[in-house]
Amino acid sequence: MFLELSGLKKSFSGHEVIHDVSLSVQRGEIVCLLGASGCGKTTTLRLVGGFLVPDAGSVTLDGTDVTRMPPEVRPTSTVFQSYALFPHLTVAGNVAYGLRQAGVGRAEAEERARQMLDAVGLEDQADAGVADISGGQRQRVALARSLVLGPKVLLLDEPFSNLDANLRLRMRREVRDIQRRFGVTMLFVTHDREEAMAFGDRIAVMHEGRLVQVGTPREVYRHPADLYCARFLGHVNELDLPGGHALFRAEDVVVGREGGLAATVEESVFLGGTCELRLLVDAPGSPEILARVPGDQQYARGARVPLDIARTFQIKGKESTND
Ligand SMILES: Nc1ncnc2c1ncn2[C@@H]1O[C@H](COP(=O)(O)OP(=O)(O)OP(=O)(O)O)[C@@H](O)[C@H]1O
Repeated sequence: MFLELSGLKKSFSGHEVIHDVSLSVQRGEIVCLLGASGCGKTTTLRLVGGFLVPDAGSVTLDGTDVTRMPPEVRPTSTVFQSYALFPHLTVAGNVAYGLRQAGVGRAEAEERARQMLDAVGLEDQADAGVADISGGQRQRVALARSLVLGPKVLLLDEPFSNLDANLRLRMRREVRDIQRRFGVTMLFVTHDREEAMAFGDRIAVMHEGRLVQVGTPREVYRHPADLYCARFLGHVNELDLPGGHALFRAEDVVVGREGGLAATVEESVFLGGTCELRLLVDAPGSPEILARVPGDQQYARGARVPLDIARTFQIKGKESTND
């Protein structure tokens, strides 16, 4: 495997925060480390980038054990959440900086910096100060600065978290394009499930210092390893049906289709393309479920609706039906 994390452990002040993390990443693949705040994503990324040394385990990259190799000589490059650009340098100066540090001559460093700025669509901003460009442009400078070094693995720590929603979407697309063009392998940290699903070839779900599931976005969404993963990836409805206890997603509820169930609409939230309905099901205890229906399907509060459950999913140790 191109990048191999094997049995990584890390403690701070005697408290272990990374417990036996192993992960294999293929060349050219994007793997998203997804998990709640404090679960150990950044620490894992820092172990791969060489900013931390593990207490146990190893990191192997393209056949070389890099576990104890310092970050500046490791064939990885990190894009930090803060971008960490040099405010006193121009855009091109920021991109050329790492090359100069690596011993590349001034003229060649400038040339390569300009080519990379071209690749990320910033050729017109090469001579601007980094304080004079937008957040999205700064993000691209940070990427260009990392990519120009030709890393074998690019490590990204919540790189879009300082951008507004529209820009996040655009940057996601742009970074995926850049990734395809350069074929660079990426390990991407995020706590945003949609971002992980949109961006990752595979998602590694992390919980309290452990990897609980690694799979394609579809696998982790439709076949979660446990209830934690299921809930982290999206809403989970639970209902006791005649066949047993069923787990299903909001979009699995077909509102208005006869399926042996009925409910009362408690709340309807219009979200544009879709509408989220909070429903009280006619069953012992009046369980509440969430349904996601097309946005043009309108229901008043208190409306009575028939329901069908199109599909359910199973989790180890939990009984389910119909899947
Ligand atoms: N240098 C450090 N010294 C002591 N504890 C640390 C250090 N770095 C991280 N931790 C602790 O390790 C745990 C994991 O932190 P980490 O930053 O890896 O989580 P995270 O999943 O990246 O969270 P976030 O999304 O909030 O950045 C947390 O409990 C954190 O407080």
